[in-house]
Amino acid sequence: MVTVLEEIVAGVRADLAVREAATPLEELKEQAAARPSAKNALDALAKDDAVTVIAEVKRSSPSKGALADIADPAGLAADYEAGGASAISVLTEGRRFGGSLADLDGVRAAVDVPVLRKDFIVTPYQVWEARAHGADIVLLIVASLEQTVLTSLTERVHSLGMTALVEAHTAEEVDRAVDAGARLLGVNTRNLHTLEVRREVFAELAPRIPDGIVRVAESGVRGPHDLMDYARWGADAVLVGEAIVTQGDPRAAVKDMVAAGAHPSLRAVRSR
Ligand SMILES: O=P(O)(O)OC[C@@H](O)[C@@H](O)c1c[nH]c2ccccc12
Repeated sequence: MVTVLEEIVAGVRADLAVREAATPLEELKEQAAARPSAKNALDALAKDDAVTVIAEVKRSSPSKGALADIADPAGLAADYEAGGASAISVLTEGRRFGGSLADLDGVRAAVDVPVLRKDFIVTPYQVWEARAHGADIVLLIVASLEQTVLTSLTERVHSLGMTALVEAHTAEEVDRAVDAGARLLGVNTRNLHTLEVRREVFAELAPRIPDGIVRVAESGVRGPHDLMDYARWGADAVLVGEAIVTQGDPRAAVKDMVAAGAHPSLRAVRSR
């Protein structure tokens, strides 16, 4: 049976072939070299006294369809930054998530915090592309990559000065992410097959992540309460999409989450 992930990756590969034909890798490398160096994502996301927020620019998703009509992704990202987000995630996948590299360009120009390229990365070309468009963090999804490819893509991301956010869904995938050299490890609590969120997956898997690796809880944060659950279970950062793009006032929504992440009651229960 073809999974949702496989179906998305097939579309990503088809779109990638078009871009590869238009822009040779050598040209991308020149564009990447002309960029200021990538920002340090680990410093931005791992705070001793707070759980940080990665706020996502997300128009639609395979599970929910259209979420928000985002005409000005750069303005939205500036609002997220003003609300206190420590990093901005930008979906660049077009077919299912409605994103684009133009969104990444706009956001990069609008904010100072690290920017994550959120896509289905399967080749080094896309990693160069991320850097050429100013990304500081690149998502790598363990479930869609063979181990040797995962390891070499993680090394490629790090060698370009960026940080890989290596995403796992299961215990086995957490171990593979660690083996691949992840320094920033995301547990996505959305099941890839059913697309349903079960937040407790983070509580189950976080203890497997060795100390020193920054832990990100991804998906299913409906508000400050869910962020605090993830924090108690050991998250250093949370990644939030739907709950903030569907808010009338995204800056205020981010601000509430950031405040929850800095809540004094969390200090006693967080280990780092
Ligand atoms: O909208 P939510 O439930 O806050 O989830 C955000 C984020 O976790 C989700 O967009 C995501 C996590 N991993 C991904 C991989 C590809 C595309 C999207 C994602």
